[in-house]
Amino acid sequence: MTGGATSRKALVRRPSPRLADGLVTHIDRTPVDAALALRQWEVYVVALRAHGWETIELPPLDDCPDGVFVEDTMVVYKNVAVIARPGAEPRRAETATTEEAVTGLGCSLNRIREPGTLDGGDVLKIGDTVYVGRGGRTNGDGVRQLRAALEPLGARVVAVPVSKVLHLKSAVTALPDGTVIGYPPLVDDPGAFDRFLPVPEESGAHVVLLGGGKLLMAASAPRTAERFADLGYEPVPVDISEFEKMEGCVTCLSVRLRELYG
Ligand SMILES: NC(=O)NCCC[C@H](N)C(=O)O
Repeated sequence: MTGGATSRKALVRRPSPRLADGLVTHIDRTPVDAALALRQWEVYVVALRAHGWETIELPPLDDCPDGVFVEDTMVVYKNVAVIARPGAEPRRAETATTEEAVTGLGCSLNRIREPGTLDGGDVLKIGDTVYVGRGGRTNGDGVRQLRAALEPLGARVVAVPVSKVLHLKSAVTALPDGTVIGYPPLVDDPGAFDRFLPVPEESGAHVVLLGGGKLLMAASAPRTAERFADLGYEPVPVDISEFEKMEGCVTCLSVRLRELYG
C-alpha cells in the first residue's frame, strides 16, 4: 500500500434483462426496451472511461431487475465503504456482491443494520458534508447509523427531508464548486443547503462530476446543460431514457471511488 495516491475507479453493473420488472414508485410504469437499455449502459460506461475513470464491473445479477442502480448499494467516504440496507426489500440481495467487490479494493467496511434502512441514492457528499435524505427508502435509524459510521472520520452528516421523489439525489446533486442544484418542484427544502441553484428540468438536477469541470448528465436536460456550459462547465450528455423510465438517473448507474489508497 502506498498511501496518498488518489484513484478514480467506478463500480458499475450491467442491466438485468428483467430491468422492466424493477420498482417504480413516483412515476407511471411505461414499457422499457431492455436491449436499448444495455446499449445505453455501454455508452455510459464508455463515457466514464473516456474521462479517465477505470470501470470495475460487478457480477451481473440477472434476477435483480434494479441491480444496475449500483449506487444504492453503498456509500463510500474516504476509505470506508458503508454497505447499504436498501429500503425496498426486493433490492437487499444486491449488496452481497458489492461488499465483496469493495473488500477486494481495500476499503474498510461498515454496514447499515436492521432496523436501519438506507439507500446510497439518498446520500450526497459535498466535501466533508454528507447530506442524507430521510424519505421513502432511508429511515431514521439508517441516518443515525450513517452518522455513527462517518462522523468519527470527519464528516458532518446532515439529514434532509425527501418526500417528492425516490431518493435525495433524484432531487438534488452538486456542481464541482459545491452549489447544490435541483428542480424546485421536487425539492422539499432548498433552504437546507448552503447554496442552491434552481435548474429548469427534472433530470438537469443530476450530475456526475467527471473531473476537470466535466459533468456527465442525462441527454433529457438540454436547457440545463446550456446553463451549466454558460457557467463554464462542460456537459457530457448520455441518453439514459430506459433507466429514467425506472426512476433511475446518471448518478445511480455507478459508484465513484476517489479516495482509495493503492
Ligand atoms: N439512486 C437512484 O436514483 N436509484 C434509482 C433506483 C430505481 C429503482 N427502480 C428503485 O426503485 O429502486
